[in-house]
Amino acid sequence: MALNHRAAVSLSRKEPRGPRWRFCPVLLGRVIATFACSGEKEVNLAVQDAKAAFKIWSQKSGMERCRVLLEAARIIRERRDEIATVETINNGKSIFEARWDIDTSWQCLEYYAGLAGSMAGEHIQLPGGSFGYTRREPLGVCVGIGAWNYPFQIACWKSAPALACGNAMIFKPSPFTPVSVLLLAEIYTEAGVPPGLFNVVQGGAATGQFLCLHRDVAKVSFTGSVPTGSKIMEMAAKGIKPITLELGGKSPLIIFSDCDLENAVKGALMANFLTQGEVCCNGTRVFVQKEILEKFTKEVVKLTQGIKIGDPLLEGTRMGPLINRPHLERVLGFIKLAKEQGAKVLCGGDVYVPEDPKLKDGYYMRPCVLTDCRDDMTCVREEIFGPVMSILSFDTEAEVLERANNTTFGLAAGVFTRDIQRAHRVVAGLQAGMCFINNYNVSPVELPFGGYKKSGFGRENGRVTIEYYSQLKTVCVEMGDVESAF
Ligand SMILES: NC(=O)C1=CN([C@@H]2O[C@H](COP(=O)(O)OP(=O)(O)OC[C@H]3O[C@@H](n4cnc5c(N)ncnc54)[C@H](O)[C@@H]3O)[C@@H](O)[C@H]2O)C=CC1
Repeated sequence: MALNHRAAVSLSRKEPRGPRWRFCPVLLGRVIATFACSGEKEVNLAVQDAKAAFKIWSQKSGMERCRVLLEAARIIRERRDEIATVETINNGKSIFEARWDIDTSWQCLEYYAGLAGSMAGEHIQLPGGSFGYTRREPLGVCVGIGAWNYPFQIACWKSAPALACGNAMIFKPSPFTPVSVLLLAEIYTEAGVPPGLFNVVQGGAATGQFLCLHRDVAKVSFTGSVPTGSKIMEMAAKGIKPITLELGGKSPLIIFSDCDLENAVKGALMANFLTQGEVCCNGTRVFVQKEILEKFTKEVVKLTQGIKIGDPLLEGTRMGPLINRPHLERVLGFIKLAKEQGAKVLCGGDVYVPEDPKLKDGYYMRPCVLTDCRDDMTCVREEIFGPVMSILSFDTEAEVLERANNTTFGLAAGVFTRDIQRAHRVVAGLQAGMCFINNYNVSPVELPFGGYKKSGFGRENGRVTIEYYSQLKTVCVEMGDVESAF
């Protein structure tokens, strides 16, 4: 694998012909790595190893697990720049942003390391000196299935709580970004997890299905699209397995006229253009109160036009190429349709050809701001998963709340206002799992993250996620004689 190329990684997309099809991340036509796809046999082996490792790991105390996770976090911190470089080549996002991803990754490991030692049940006094107690126990072999937009971070956000609770995890990255998670496996091993406790299998839908349907898999945590999430749910239903679903979104960002305009403009860019707009919780429906629509739009366009696109490994770059050509064409298709439906392109929305001849075949586009949007337009209703912001105007709080909630998704939402009462009133009314007041797309690992409605269920990060990777055993202890009915 050559890691020193300076451009995007994508995949030569061949349909799998059997469990041994090979997939190759391609760097502007040059293959940087090939992986054999894991079939049923490899999945069985991974589960077998994970079960053996689980026996050892689950017997360790929380403090022992804490020490291993802290060591893994330390190694990630130490190798931050190297991992970020691999992630940039893996996904195409700028190195500047990839470093943020690596930071929220080791922070996640540190956070759950901190919780591992304090996981405990409770003691409940019963009549006559009898009592009960609860034990918080791991589930067993968990499966993580990831999307391609945050490959390393997703693997950490799933494995850290899983391992902290005493589980094993088999992780399957997206076949578009198979590389960086291997570094995580290497790091966990170096930090001292038993062999097989965190294992990576490579492949697409077929491999994912083998994992989900495996009888010895206790839980599946999935990040990806709604249609795949629905299939995962069906498969999990067959085995009565608990699942966590982190799915797509079409989130609203509401800008009231009393906001701090400079922050609101910065917030709108953060809400739309990180990772080339390929972010599930992006606030792509930007509702702006009429009084400031013109001023806000002018500032947004100015900043958007200033975003430096190009070689994602260069320090100054803030936007790299999209994940692959079919996705680029899909995003451009949304913009074409938006124009046909009456939206106006204020900037971008077209293919960008960098000056550097090495990058000329990259999947670059200019970030796009659309105005004159209506709620019924496709660009306002469907997840585009690209750098496309749709601006809509509104008059009143009641009106915007109703329009913001008029979607089948419910992942995130944001509000910019200086009115503290309005801010809390509006977020209380928003049907979204992750709400931001006066900021957008920050991800402190202490806060639970996850969706309402079709954006999924279960949570990642925060204390609550312990409940999604453990189960409660109740023990009832009789201190007297059995009072029998017979
Ligand atoms: N809520 C969240 O935290 C996030 C959600 N997403 C969502 O993910 C989507 C984009 O990611 P994609 O990788 O294109 O999604 P996808 O649903 O196509 O694939 C996601 C993963 O599922 C696997 N997969 C596909 N079919 C499967 C099947 N039948 N059984 C088991 N596994 C299967 C894929 O190989 C990949 O690893 C967007 O809709 C985005 O909103 C992305 C990142 C974060």
